[in-house]
Amino acid sequence: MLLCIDCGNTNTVFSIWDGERFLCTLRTSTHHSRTADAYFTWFSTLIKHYGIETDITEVIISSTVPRVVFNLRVFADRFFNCRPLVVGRPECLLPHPPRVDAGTQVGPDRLVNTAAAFDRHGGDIIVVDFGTATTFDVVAADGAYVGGVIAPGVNLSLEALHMAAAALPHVDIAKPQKVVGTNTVACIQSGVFWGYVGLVKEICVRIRGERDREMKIIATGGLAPLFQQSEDLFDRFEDDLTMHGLTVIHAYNKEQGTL
Ligand SMILES: Nc1ncnc2c1ncn2[C@@H]1O[C@H](COP(=O)(O)OP(=O)(O)O)[C@@H](O)[C@H]1O
Ligand SMILES: CC(C)(COP(=O)(O)O)[C@@H](O)C(=O)NCCC(=O)O
Ligand SMILES: [K+]
Repeated sequence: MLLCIDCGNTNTVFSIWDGERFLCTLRTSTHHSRTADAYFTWFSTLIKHYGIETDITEVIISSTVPRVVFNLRVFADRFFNCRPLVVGRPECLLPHPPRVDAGTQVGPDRLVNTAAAFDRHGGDIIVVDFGTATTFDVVAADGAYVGGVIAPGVNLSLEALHMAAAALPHVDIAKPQKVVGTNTVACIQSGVFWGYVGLVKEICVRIRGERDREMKIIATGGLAPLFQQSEDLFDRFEDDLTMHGLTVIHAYNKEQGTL
C-alpha cells in the first residue's frame, strides 16, 4: 500500500491508497518540529481507531514546507522501512515537466495538482487551490504546468486585517447575506468573500484570454465549496485532487523504473 502525504503551509494530510481507493484521510497541522515518532504515534492511533488494516510499503511526499521533509523521511524509513519519493526532488520524475523560467522552483503541490488534473481531464485546465495561499495552476494541452497565479489565501487575508488593524476582530469566513455590511464582522466578510469571488472570476477570464482558448476550471482545497455554492466559478470541485496527483506521479515513477 502507498501512503500519500500532502504537506501544506497550514495542514498536513495523510491518505492510504490500496491501489484502487483511498482507505482513509487523516489531517494534522503542519509543524516542522514534529518528529518521526510523533507522526507515528498520531498516525497509528487513528488507524487503530478507524479499524483500518494497513500494510504500507511505499511513501510519496509533496511538501510546500521544505523543513518538514526531514522528519517525514525518517518516519517513512523507521516505520515502513522505505525511502519516500519526494515530489520536486530531481529523482522524482514528472509525467510532464513544467515549462517555467530557469531556476524557478514550482511548489510541489502545484506540480501534483497539474498531474492530477491532466490525468482526469486532459489539458487546458486551470486548477484553483484554496490553501494557505490561493493558487491558480495553468495546465497546457500537453499536460505541462506552464505557470499560474499566487494570491493570498482567504484565511490569510482575514488574519492580515486582524493583525494590522487594532479595531478589526478575528473573523471566520462565511458567505454574507448582503454586500453592504451593517456591522464590522459583516463588512469584513463581505470584503473578503465578494473580493475573492471577483478575484477568481477576473483571473480565470484573463488566463483564458491570454491563452486564447476555453479552459476547464477545477477547484480544490478546504474553502472551495464555500465559493462553489455561491456563484458559477468552477466547472468542478475535487476534494481529493492533490491526493490523486500523488498516486499518478508515484505510478509514473514505477512505470519508468526509478522505484
Ligand atoms: N473545511 C474547511 N472550512 C473552513 N476552513 C478550512 C477548511 N479546510 C481548510 N480550511 C482552512 O483553509 C486554509 C487552508 O487550509 P489547507 O487547504 O489545509 O491549506 P494548506 O494546503 O496550505 O495547508 C487554512 O486556514 C484552513 O484552516
Ligand atoms: C504557493 C504556495 C505557497 C502554496 O502553498 P500552500 O498554500 O498549499 O501551502 C506553494 O505552492 C509554494 O511555496 N510555491 C513556490 C513558488 C511557486 O510555486 O512558484
Ligand atoms: K495550495
